[in-house]
Amino acid sequence: MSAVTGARTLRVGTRASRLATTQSQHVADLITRELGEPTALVEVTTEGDTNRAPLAQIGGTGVFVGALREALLRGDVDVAVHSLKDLPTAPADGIALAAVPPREDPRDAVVARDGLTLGELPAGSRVGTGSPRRAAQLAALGLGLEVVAIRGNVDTRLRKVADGEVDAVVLARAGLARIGRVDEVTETLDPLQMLPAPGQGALAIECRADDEHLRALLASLQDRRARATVDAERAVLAALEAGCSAPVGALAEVAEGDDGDELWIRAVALAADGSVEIRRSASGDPSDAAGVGHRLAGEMLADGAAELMDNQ
Ligand SMILES: NCc1[nH]cc(CCC(=O)O)c1CC(=O)O
Repeated sequence: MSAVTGARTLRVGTRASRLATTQSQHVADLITRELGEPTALVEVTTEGDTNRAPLAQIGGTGVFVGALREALLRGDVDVAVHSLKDLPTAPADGIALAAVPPREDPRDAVVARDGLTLGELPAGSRVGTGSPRRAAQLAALGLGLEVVAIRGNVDTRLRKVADGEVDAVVLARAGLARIGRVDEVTETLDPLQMLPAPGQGALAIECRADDEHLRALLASLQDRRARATVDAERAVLAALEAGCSAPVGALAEVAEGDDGDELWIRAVALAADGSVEIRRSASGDPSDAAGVGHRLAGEMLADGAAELMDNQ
């Protein structure tokens, strides 16, 4: 039981990487500060951490999520923290998305040798990414860059630039900020050039669906606008029936208007080589965020988005 009903330390499950433990500690601190509950981090090893095969072969980024959810369902931990963009769009049995806290900068960032921007890198430069979405958008820029497939945690990927294995890498700015390395960013990419992954920069706080007391408690950590943006972005992904590693980017914002808040969303689906893209935007009521995303995806499908992605 929690401190409200009796003293219990809330066990917060986390992956062991530096990014994951930093994010999880951030949420644990929020729980303690905002809700007055004592917390402790519990590390859970996932297949994505131990198996170096390409993610697509071992089940996509969902492999990072599955082990944490199993630990929740077994009762080994009470709360699980994920990068929201790593969550599969399908709901998981017995698991509740209790809250989305305030979101970090969702944009992608470049870390290049010698402080260069993408446009300053000479044609033929090697740019590392493991993401089909980033690879396709890099190709679509038409800069003649060579995309090199890389994997590994954020520190590993940055080391490949320092070692000269690649000239640059593209990463989530939020991840760099969270581990204290955002000063190494040489360019933050405008979403006009590189639309981020749905949910990028946001965290997901999950608990067991039947843990109603805890659900109600955690709900107060939610940032309503952040939740609306990620709901809209993930609805696009779900409606396109695209997985988390599909070449799909989406970014929503909630703008304050005279008649209340308005939600804006833009999205892109690309051929793997960036040679064709379908780009659309829409707006609507933030209380209908998923509906706005769903309708946007419908227009993209009418434009041929499914055929584009079938050709992967
Ligand atoms: N795919 C791995 C992953 N999952 C979440 C982040 C960064 C943090 C975030 O996007 O919220 C990263 C690293 C990256 O894409 O550079």
